[in-house]
Amino acid sequence: MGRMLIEAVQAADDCVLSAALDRPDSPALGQDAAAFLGQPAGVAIGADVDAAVAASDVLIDFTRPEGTLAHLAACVRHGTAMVIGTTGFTEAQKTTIAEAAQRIPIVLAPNMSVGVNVTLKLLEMAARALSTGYDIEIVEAHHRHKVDAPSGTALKMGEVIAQALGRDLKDCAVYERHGHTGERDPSTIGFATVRGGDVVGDHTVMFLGTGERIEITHKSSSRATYAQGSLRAVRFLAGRRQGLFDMADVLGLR
Ligand SMILES: NC(=O)C1=CN([C@@H]2O[C@H](COP(=O)(O)OP(=O)(O)OC[C@H]3O[C@@H](n4cnc5c(N)ncnc54)[C@H](OP(=O)(O)O)[C@@H]3O)[C@@H](O)[C@H]2O)C=CC1
Ligand SMILES: O=C(O)C1=N[C@H](C(=O)O)C[C@H](O)C1
Repeated sequence: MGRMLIEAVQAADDCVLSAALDRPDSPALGQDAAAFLGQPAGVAIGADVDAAVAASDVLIDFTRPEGTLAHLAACVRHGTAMVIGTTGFTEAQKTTIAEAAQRIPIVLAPNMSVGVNVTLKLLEMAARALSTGYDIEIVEAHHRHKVDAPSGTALKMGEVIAQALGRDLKDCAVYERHGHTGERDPSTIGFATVRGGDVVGDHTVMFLGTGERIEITHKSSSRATYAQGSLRAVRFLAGRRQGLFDMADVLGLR
């Protein structure tokens, strides 16, 4: 995602690449951040988080939860806004982000694409209309390099559906089935994960009734949509002083 974001920033006429961060042990340190585009940005990839954050209005973070939290602390120190696309946070880490949002403005979303965020609205409507007699299963597929499961998007879909049904996902999610599972509990929301190849990101929610089933699917075919969504989030944050937002706020889908 780092490369997709740099490419999107370089192509945008209202954004400037002010810094690019990688791990302190990265072999990329010192290289021009846009060298891979064949058009240098004049910004070297670095590992000095405080210097990068101090030089920026917004930090876009697509790393790992522990990286995000280190970046978050620096953003709070410098009053820099954040767009967080990283997934796989624990509840405690989400609370830390929410607390930081009392001091800086943050857009936190497991999926920055317009299509997924519209799909979340469709799921809310479907869940309400199909609240009885339909079993709900969420299936997601991603590339072989993805490290968290289920995807942040699948979990968000589960949360939106559970909320529409007056349930708490923590109480009704089923993440594994193996061996003698017994019959399906109708109050549960099941998750299944596929990992392999270069799948950008597929999510299907099934509402399985008697004599019919409804499937709502979103398929990403390019990671550029996530980068473009991230820039929309950056523009949304301009002029805001604090608050925790998601892509529904950015896209006006509330
Ligand atoms: N919200 C959205 O729309 C999307 C979210 N994502 C999420 O974004 C995250 C990143 O995905 P992706 O770009 O594919 O992953 P990559 O592994 O390709 O990139 C992550 C980058 O973060 C670096 N990194 C890892 N840990 C740390 C750390 N502790 N501090 C600083 N940097 C760190 C990695 O360095 P190194 O390689 O050295 O480990 C790597 O350069 C994932 O959580 C993914 O689920 C992805 C796509 C869309
Ligand atoms: O790691 C990815 O690739 C993706 N991660 C996000 C997620 O966990 O939902 C968003 C998208 O599906 C791609």
